[in-house]
Amino acid sequence: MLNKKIKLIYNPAAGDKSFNSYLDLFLKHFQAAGYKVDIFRSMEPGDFGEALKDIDNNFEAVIVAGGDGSASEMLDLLQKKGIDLPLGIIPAGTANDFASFLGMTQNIEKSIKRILDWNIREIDVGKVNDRYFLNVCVGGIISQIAHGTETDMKNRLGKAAYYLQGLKELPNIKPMNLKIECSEKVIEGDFLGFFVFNSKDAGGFKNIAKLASIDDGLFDLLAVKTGNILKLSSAAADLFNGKDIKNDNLIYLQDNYLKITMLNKTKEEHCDIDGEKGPAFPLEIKLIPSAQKVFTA
Ligand SMILES: Nc1ncnc2c1ncn2[C@@H]1O[C@H](COP(=O)(O)OP(=O)(O)OP(=O)(O)O)[C@@H](O)[C@H]1O
Repeated sequence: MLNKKIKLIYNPAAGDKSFNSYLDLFLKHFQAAGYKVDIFRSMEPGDFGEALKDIDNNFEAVIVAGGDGSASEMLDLLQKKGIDLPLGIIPAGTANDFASFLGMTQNIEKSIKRILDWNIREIDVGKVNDRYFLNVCVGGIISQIAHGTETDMKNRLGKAAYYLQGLKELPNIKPMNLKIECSEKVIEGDFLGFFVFNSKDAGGFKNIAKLASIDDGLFDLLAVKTGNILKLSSAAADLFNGKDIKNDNLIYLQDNYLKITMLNKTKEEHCDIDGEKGPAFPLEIKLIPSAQKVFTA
């Protein structure tokens, strides 16, 4: 008898748009394990909330099939609605940073089976202004690259799309004059951009934030000051290759609270969270410890 219930929410537009072809496989494995699957297909961006309207005590988990944007949107909704259910992420997007960080694989069937192993872990989540995030909050050149990359190009070229867009954006880099307030100090200066990590990975790269841990109660801030572009690009190469970085223009610190104000703002500037457009500056970024249960490998 199917006496346990789970909710599956899928984004048909994520990644190569192929998750719909795995629905039968998903039902096969979950039903065999005794779960009734309640399925919601998102019809347009922003309608995931509709899927959670009938969540009651009979549900044991919420599983989202999509990329980092979909996972992040689900997390935001679960937190805001106070739904204390474990979140499973089937990596059906382009970068899938967070799902891979949790040990899911691009092989959808393996990921389904990994969720059914029911390993659940409590993780920290970030909140920037009124929006929760899972993985990373970024500003500056990095978010210009993410926003400037067209969805179609992302879907066709995957990670390569970001590099191509990055090259296109280089001549347009406009430094940001930032005030970064954390628990113990205030830093002011001209920056190209910053990352506030909750986990270690971003943009398809592994281990950028070496010291970051998803349950240490701390963010890892990596901020890039303006400086000699050659030195910075060699530091960036080291960073993306997972090596240690030694460069006066890079700031790395850990904290559970950050306020980032853009002092030279001429128009509304937004950050980027988990690969999608996030709130506008100034940003108040708080860490909420052990706030979300997630499925891990
Ligand atoms: N039915 C839909 N049609 C079009 N877009 C949708 C639909 N449902 C959700 N979306 C939007 O799709 C966008 C991209 O989704 P998502 O981030 O999950 O995939 P991705 O960009 O391919 O992967 P990643 O973020 O891992 O690189 C999100 O902004 C989301 O709001």
